[in-house]
Amino acid sequence: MTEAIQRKLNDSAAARWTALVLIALAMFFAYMFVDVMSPLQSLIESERGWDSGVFGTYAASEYILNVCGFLILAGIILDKCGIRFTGILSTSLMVIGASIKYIGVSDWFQATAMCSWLDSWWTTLPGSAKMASFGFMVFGCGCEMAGITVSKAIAKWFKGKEMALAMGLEMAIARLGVFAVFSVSPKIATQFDNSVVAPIAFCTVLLIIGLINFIVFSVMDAKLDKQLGEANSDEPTEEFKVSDLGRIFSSKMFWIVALLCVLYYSAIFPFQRYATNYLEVTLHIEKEAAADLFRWFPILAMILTPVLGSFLDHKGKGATMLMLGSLIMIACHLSFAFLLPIYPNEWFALLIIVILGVSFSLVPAALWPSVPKIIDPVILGSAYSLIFWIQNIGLCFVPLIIGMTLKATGGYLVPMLIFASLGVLALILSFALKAFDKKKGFGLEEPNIKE
Ligand SMILES: C[C@H](NC(=O)[C@@H](N)CCCCN)C(=O)O
Repeated sequence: MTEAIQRKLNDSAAARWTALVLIALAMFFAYMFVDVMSPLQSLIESERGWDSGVFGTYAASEYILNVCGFLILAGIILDKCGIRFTGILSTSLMVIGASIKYIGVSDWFQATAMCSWLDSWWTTLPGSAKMASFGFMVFGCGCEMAGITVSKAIAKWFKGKEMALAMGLEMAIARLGVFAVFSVSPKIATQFDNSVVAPIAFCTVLLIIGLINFIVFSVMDAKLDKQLGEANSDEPTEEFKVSDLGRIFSSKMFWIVALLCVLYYSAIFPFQRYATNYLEVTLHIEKEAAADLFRWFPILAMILTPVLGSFLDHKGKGATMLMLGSLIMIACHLSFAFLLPIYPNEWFALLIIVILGVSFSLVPAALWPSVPKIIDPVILGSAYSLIFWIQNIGLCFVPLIIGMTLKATGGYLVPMLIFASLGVLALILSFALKAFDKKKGFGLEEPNIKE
């Protein structure tokens, strides 16, 4: 009888997996929107006059407000106002940002006085690009804010349950979003008379569905909170205070995880941006063939991340997975630097890409579920936001450094060595993490589910 009264919504597997599907779909749509223009670079150049420099400025705009401090604010909002408020706010920001971007590239906007005014200053950046970049900045705030909210929501709903599997599945669904948008965006553009506006409109509608998903999830979460209150749960009742941020910054473990995160992801996402061109020039193939080769990278990560998440739930070994993932990444980037130019074979390239995909499953699958083990739940949102913030600094600047190096050296050897060096530093940090965990007993090597 007592057991029946205390059974909470997240004790039901159907309810907690439904909650996961709702929020993971919102992130799937978000990741689709992030890359909706990536396969349309040549089209936007001919339609709106964006050269590669303009395209680069537009791409960086996603991270600018976050790096300037929005992400820190986002974490404070999350810990102070909760998952439901922050989730709805962030998905709304994504819809608003996407709508601004849609207006910026639309045919209607090009003929307005506002567009002419935007065209009249910083003339290398067309008015359409200024408006689209502004929209992408707002969207970027919502997207990263939603990312930290989803991590905190999963930690809450899956605590003591399949938490790493759930985080792994959420990331897998996001990776599928990247694959999906690379597949559908050029097709939609072609269907609608070679228009860049149609794919953006399509993905904006998907973001509205994502917002609705979050509202439905919020209804479920409110019910769970009511039960947690009634069941006298072990959830913290203590209020979050801004001064708690000091607790995060003074945690050695936090710094190791955050630095490992920025170093590792800076050798992955920026590499992803240059990979097609690298394969083109190294293998002497067309860009379609190069993109076809590289698209297996997120797909393999998509398949393996939840499998490794489940392994982590049942067997543990999180710190070891981080070490292995960093080691594999170093080997792959060194192979891209030295071996592939000597043996320029498509199958060999595919093998390295697939192995790098294994690394891109091991590290995310182990990294994000480790955070709730080292940080108090009251400040978990802020901790995720500060990790994302430090990561965003790397994601914003590393592509610029790689671009400058490419221009200066005229080849990919030094850029690949930079990526490999980031991996070496990540590996050193993963050793430090394992040693520190052994000393302090955070349980990073322990399974989440005690069988
Ligand atoms: C969960 C993790 N997401 C991130 O690290 C985001 N901060 C970066 C998203 C990049 C796309 N704008 C991941 O995807 O592994």
